[in-house]
Amino acid sequence: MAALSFLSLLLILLLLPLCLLLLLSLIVRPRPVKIPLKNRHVFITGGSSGIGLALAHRAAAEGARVSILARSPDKLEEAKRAIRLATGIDVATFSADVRDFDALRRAAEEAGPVDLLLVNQGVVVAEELAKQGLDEVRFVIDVNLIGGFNMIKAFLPAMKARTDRRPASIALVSSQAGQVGIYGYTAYSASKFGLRGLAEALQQEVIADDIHVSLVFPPDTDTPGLAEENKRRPLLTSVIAGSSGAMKVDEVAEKALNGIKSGSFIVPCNFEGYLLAIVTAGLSPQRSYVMAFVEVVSASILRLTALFFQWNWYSSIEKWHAQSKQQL
Ligand SMILES: NC(=O)C1=CN([C@@H]2O[C@H](COP(=O)(O)OP(=O)(O)OC[C@H]3O[C@@H](n4cnc5c(N)ncnc54)[C@H](OP(=O)(O)O)[C@@H]3O)[C@@H](O)[C@H]2O)C=CC1
Ligand SMILES: CCCCCCCCCCCCCCCC(=O)[C@@H](N)CO
Repeated sequence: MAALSFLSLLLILLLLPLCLLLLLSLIVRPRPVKIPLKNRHVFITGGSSGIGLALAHRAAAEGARVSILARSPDKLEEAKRAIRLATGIDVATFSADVRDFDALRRAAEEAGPVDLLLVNQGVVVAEELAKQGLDEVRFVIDVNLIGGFNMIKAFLPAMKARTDRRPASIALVSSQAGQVGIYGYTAYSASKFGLRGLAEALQQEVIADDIHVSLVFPPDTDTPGLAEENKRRPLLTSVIAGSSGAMKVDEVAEKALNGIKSGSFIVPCNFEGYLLAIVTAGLSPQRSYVMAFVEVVSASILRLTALFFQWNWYSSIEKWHAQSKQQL
């Protein structure tokens, strides 16, 4: 009798997760998709430096036709030369500011239809809002968020009308600071959270055109942009951002492109990124029933983990304030 009930308990314990997996495999939306890159047109903003440049290298090496856009013509030329040296492939360059919609429209016309639009440009000025000027807040939001709108508005019409009817993609490079607000990042986090709202809504609008949206969430990444940021970044910003391991730019580019090719809506880049993706899943679309299963099963334990992180961060903030009072 005892053996029988033990067996039936075991069966139920096995059956329940299997039923959940089966259910999730039936309901996850949008449906899974693959985005091929070979011989397709990949257009990367901020492609002359850091993550964008690494993405351009990798896309070219995978046999895509690559275009890069940024402001400085010199940096664009330098990037073009470096990619030619490494891969033998010539990328097309476009010098424009993402805040200038007319310039983007001209670039879109010249570039022709794009299969993967990678909105990667970004700026950050890390500082407490009380100290920061509104001009800097506007600058960060204009480049990171409105720049994203401008790019999509300029390139979407030709993407929708493309003759290559294979699945296409719009990928936005956010940041882990676009999943959780961080000290010193009021403007930056707002701009990157904003991209998520844009992406969730846009995915519903372009699914019928077989266009698939991805959001990439890197942690601190070793780039010229981060070196510049570090000159002024508040200590607390660095301490809290240090909760997630720093990454090399090539690793981020690899994770990002793999996530985009597999059609993932949320693309984490490291282990902490997976935890963040699960704990902030909310009402985001999810194509993978396996990830959906992990989200459903681990929701409460990860929420508890998140509360411990906040506890730790607020302890650092309190300690920092206590120390700076002592020094007065
Ligand atoms: N490095 C990091 O720690 C992390 C970065 N990210 C995000 O990844 C993206 C890339 O960052 P990273 O590689 O560090 O940045 P970099 O500063 O190294 O490069 C930024 C690129 O964007 C271009 N750019 C900047 N402003 C504009 C503009 N107004 N119009 C057009 N192009 C512009 C730059 O060229 P130019 O100046 O010539 O215009 C350059 O090509 C950003 O969105 C950033 O927020 C996310 C998480 C972590
Ligand atoms: C469930 C528990 C989750 C645990 C993980 C929490 C880790 C959060 C760390 C956030 C790091 C943000 C770095 C942003 C860097 C950036 O965007 C700038 N450097 C841009 O230049």
